[in-house]
Amino acid sequence: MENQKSVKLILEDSTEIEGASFGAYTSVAGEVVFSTAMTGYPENLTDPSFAGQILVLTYPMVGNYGVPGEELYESVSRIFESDKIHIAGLVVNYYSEEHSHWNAAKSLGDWLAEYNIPGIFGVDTRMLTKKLREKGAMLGKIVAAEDIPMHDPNQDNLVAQVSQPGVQHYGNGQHKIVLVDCGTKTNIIRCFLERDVELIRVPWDYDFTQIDYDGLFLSNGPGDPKMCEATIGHLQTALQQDKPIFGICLGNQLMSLAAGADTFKLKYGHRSHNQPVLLTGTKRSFITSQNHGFAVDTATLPAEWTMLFENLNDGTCEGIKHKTKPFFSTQFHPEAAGGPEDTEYLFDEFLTAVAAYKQAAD
Ligand SMILES: NC(=O)CC[C@H](N)C(=O)O
Repeated sequence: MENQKSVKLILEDSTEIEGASFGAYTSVAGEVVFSTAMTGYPENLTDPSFAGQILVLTYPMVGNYGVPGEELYESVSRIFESDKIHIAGLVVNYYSEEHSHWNAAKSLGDWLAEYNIPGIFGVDTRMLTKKLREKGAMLGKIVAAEDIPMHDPNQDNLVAQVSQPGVQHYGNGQHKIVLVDCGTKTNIIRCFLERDVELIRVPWDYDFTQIDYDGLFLSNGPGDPKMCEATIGHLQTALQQDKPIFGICLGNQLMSLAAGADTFKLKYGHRSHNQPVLLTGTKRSFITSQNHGFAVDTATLPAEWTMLFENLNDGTCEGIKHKTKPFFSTQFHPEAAGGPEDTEYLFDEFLTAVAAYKQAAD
């Protein structure tokens, strides 16, 4: 790590922070967001929901457990959340090129370089996070040799960029579930494959209403949910029927928009593994894994819908459900990866609803 080239992190409020380069020595612009998760960079960096974002990690030492080699589970990755790094850039305090872990195959810097993603270290990421909490998420850029203009990724249809083309089939269980891939995390696929499911993965704009499925699943994904007009349109058709629907994160926002509610951009988002949520109507709370910058405006939920979970930090909507039909979704990540797995039971609740629907339809 000697003779590191210096690079700058520049924010839209003119903050300039000098640091050292790791990963690719290249310039990149995006939205600067922070995560307070203490572990899980292999999962975070490959989560397609981070597309277009420069990720700041508050945990002070990053890289010390390296990056695992690839391994398959059925036909998907057992380790990573997609097949590439999706963040635009990485900002850390202390970067450890040296690493030690039983399944480490390479350093974090080498892995970033493979995907041409720049990293900057030597940054006081806690000070930076305080600034982002005060002023809100900001545009920013990591500048190496060449200066580049700022770019707002939320103006792009990022879902169209990360959704995989073509229809893919996984598993041969008894419940036929359509997974609308808006940038799905692999652990959602793993969670389904551990259960009795045949999964049909379709692109974000695919007309899934033509498929004779038993249940519909809406994935997580990057950017502003209002960009996904095609998905929202197909979903409105699905909401006219009674087949169970489950959504996660972007999926929760799309379900809300299709139902007629509104979404808005949070000041600085929720990105961590310790977000407390309350199951509405109970005193049960769960610690959840989260990664989102937008949220559903609870006040705009139509009369047939109700809030399913509420964030105990800021009171925002963490999920919705239909009052009579088997439709529900969460803003947090029941599949975790990384983070606590306490809410994975929601996959079972969805499949129980699917089984009940099929029995009633027989
Ligand atoms: N993880 C996600 O699905 C994120 C959803 C959306 N892009 C947001 O930031 O709110």
